[in-house]
Amino acid sequence: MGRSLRTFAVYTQPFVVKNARSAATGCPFSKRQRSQIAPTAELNEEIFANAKPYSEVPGPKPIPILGNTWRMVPIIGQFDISEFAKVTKHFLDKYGRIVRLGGLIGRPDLLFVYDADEIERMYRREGPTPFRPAMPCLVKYKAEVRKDFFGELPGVVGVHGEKWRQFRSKVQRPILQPQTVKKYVAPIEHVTEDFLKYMVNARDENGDLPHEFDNDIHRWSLECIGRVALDVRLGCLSSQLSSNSEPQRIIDAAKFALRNVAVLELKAPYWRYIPTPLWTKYVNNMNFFVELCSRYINEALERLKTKKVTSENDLSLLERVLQSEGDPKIATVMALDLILVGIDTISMAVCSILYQTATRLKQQEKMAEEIERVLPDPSKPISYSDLDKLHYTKAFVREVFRMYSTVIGNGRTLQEDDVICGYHIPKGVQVVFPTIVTGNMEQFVSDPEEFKPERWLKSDGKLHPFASLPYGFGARICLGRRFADLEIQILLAKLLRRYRLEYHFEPLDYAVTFMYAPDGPLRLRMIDR
Ligand code: HEM
Repeated sequence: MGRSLRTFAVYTQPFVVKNARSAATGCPFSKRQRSQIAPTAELNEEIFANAKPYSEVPGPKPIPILGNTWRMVPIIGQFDISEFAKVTKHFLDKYGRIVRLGGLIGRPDLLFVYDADEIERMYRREGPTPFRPAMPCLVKYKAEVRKDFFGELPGVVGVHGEKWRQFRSKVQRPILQPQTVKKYVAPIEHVTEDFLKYMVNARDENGDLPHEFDNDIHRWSLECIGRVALDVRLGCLSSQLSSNSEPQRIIDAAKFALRNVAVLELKAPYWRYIPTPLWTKYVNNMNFFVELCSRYINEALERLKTKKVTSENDLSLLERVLQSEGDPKIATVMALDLILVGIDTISMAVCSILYQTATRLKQQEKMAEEIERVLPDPSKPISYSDLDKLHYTKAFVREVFRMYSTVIGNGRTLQEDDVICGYHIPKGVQVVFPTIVTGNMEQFVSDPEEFKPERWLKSDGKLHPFASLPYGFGARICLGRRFADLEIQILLAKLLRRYRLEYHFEPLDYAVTFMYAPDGPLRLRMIDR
């Protein structure tokens, strides 16, 4: 494999999973019990005939009337949303490699699958329109509350079937083409330079960054996404942002949208039937985003009318979409989707990556040496090919994602009956792939408790390609992943080229708000090298 990154594709240690026990089925990973079905094999009648019934899938038993929803309600329930990552691990320990959580009010059963072979098989067999059961509240907002605006082109997030496929096919090429992403190296570098200037000024006399540094990371990521999706510098990094300034309102709105999805979805979802105060706030919040994106896209359209364009290469991502589709609504909805999922995900990932960098000094020095080798002159602009050479730095990030998966899991709603881990699972069930657990299971990763970026550079040891997939897989894979990687790499390269990060406070636990990230003030110390 040489030095390039292996290409497939918590400082608490709660998710190291050794020889997970199966209460109901004996050792779940004995050779005999691992998936007998090849990843791309068609299921035949015999396989269905030999499968055990769905009712026998182990899992917590629903209690009459309340179902299993009570387990998700903070305080009275057994499981707190912020503990969701621990709950998924608990399910594996208690019930084994497949767990059914049924009886949830207002939603289909959840089926947790902790077997990377089975996960691979499901991903590889999914049809042209995979169904990711995400954000029913966003679905309701797009399909019902603002049907007037979204109509037949509602975007990709919270959209399924043919409408999803049509929209994705319109925007996927420009967004994922390396040629497009390359054009954003300099703009993201400029944003990041401004962020570093801000950090340098914000340090106290010890070099410690402010308590609310996670908010500052949100400002950086918003500035990046504004540059990519709206073609503007939003001004989020200016030193004095008042609480009602537009950039701060955008940051607050993005945080609100993502954080409350888990609450709206996992607690009893009364908002489906009556407009609860939280739901009304959610709708107003989304309206704010729609108005914001429409305004900036109209401005971009006006600029494009007078821009001299000789080739496609002169166009930004947004201008390419505006020009090729001829419909500003598509660009607006694309921008909205990118912003909705592209701020908190990357901000939380960066909080986690910087915290791990600051607490793992040996590995930090290896990254710094590599960055210095590739960028001997720190004042020279970074190029795309420089970033290509940061093998160890990329492997460090990959290892953070494996051990502390920012997105705790992915999922698919079954569109036809399937046989999973020997059980007949009916169509409509929501299958959860708990990446946060599977990436830390001994059955799939050698020495999972060791933080070892090198595992991504050498091919020795076990590393199941489907155990840790930070960006998902297949036709629905993360649309922003190339931009996310670019932003993270540029930030690490600029930061570690000049500064050392340290952390001198109580160790932080990880918790789930919507993403999985260090819980508490991220007081990093930033020392000149
Ligand atoms: C480190 C940061 C990020 C992580 C870990 C992440 C992870 C994910 C995952 C797991 C999915 C589901 C994929 C699947 O179903 O197979 C997803 C979807 C998506 N992501 Fe990301 N993401 C990140 C950053 C971003 C950014 C920065 C953007 C926007 C610029 C973005 C835009 C999207 C969109 C639009 C989708 C929906 C794709 C679809 O359903 O067709 N993501 N992401």
